[in-house]
Amino acid sequence: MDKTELQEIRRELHQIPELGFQEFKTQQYVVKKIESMKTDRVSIKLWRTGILVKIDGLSPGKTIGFRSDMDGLPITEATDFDFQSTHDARMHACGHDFHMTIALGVMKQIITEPINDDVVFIFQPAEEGPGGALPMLQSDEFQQWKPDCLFALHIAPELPVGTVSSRKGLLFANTSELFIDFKGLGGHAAYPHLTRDMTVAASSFVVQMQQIISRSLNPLDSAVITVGKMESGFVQNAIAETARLEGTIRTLNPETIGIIKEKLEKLMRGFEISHDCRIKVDYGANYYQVYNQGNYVDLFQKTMDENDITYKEANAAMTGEDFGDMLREIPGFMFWLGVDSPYGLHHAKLNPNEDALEIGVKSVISTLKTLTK
Ligand SMILES: CC(=O)N[C@@H](CCC[C@H](N)C(=O)O)C(=O)O
Repeated sequence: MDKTELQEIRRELHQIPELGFQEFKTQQYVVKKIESMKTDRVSIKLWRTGILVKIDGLSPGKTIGFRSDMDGLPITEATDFDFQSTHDARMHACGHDFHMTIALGVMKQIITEPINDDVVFIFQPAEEGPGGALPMLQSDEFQQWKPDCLFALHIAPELPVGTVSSRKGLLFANTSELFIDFKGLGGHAAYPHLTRDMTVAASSFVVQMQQIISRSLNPLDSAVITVGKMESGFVQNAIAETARLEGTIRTLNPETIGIIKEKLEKLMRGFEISHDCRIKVDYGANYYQVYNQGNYVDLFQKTMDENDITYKEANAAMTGEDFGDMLREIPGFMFWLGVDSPYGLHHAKLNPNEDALEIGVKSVISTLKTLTK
């Protein structure tokens, strides 16, 4: 697939971002592309809004998996692209349009020039939430074509085009979503003493929560609590009866998530007393860390060197990825692909350089060829 075709696919996908498990148009689009290159070596299965594609190898000894995620984010795009999202308040702000395009580009080449082993392409829904990797992994469809090893990539806005990056061991953090609902008593803005103001309670909770990181954890055990969304009240002159915080917890150590949750719940009980309110927490989706197997990273680095793609050693990051749940059961690794965007992941102006599409295809194909030897 040449650069123009890759660019066209990426732009078409960019225009139809959908949230987790709602990737209906995306699934239809990707299936149509696969159908257009299908031969009798290719089999397709659908799982919910995801897709599995198996390409028969020439003399298969094993199955190699390559996974790409499919969903977008509830973000209103603020780029000036002429191929902007056509869906209100939805954006491919995490590069999954790139990931799917690269998978299709690799697939086209593997169909025309099969490798020895079977290859399974996994188009996985709901990476941003509520998590598609684990239920997909557990599905009959996946288990029937379960790969012996697998890998995936993620775009990296801060890395130059032509560069890839990974590391042995921990690459991405453990995550837990965080939804906290406050219920007090609303009333007139002029009579705070007759109310229980949940804007004040929730604001104070956001600030206090940060002290769990600085005072309850070992300083050498890094963690993050971020509140990305806060809602309360209806109008400027009424006190809010309810408030809601939506956020996420990130830790480098799987056990630390439990410590944070325990402390959070103690803090909640204290706030219930001091603010005379009820507080409920829901932890939503939890992803296990992405832990790369060292031997695969060694092979990947060697393959990149042989293919004139610059390999850089990565640091562990506080980003999460439900691919960690797949790697927990199947050996493999994940790597970052440099796309040189002035704006980062989850930014409304994310602008990955499309020259990275060809590098992505080359890095995946050369890795498949190494793994099949
Ligand atoms: C690569 C990336 O950005 N992944 C997401 C995964 C989100 C998981 C979940 N919704 C959460 O926020 O905990 C990320 O935000 O790191």
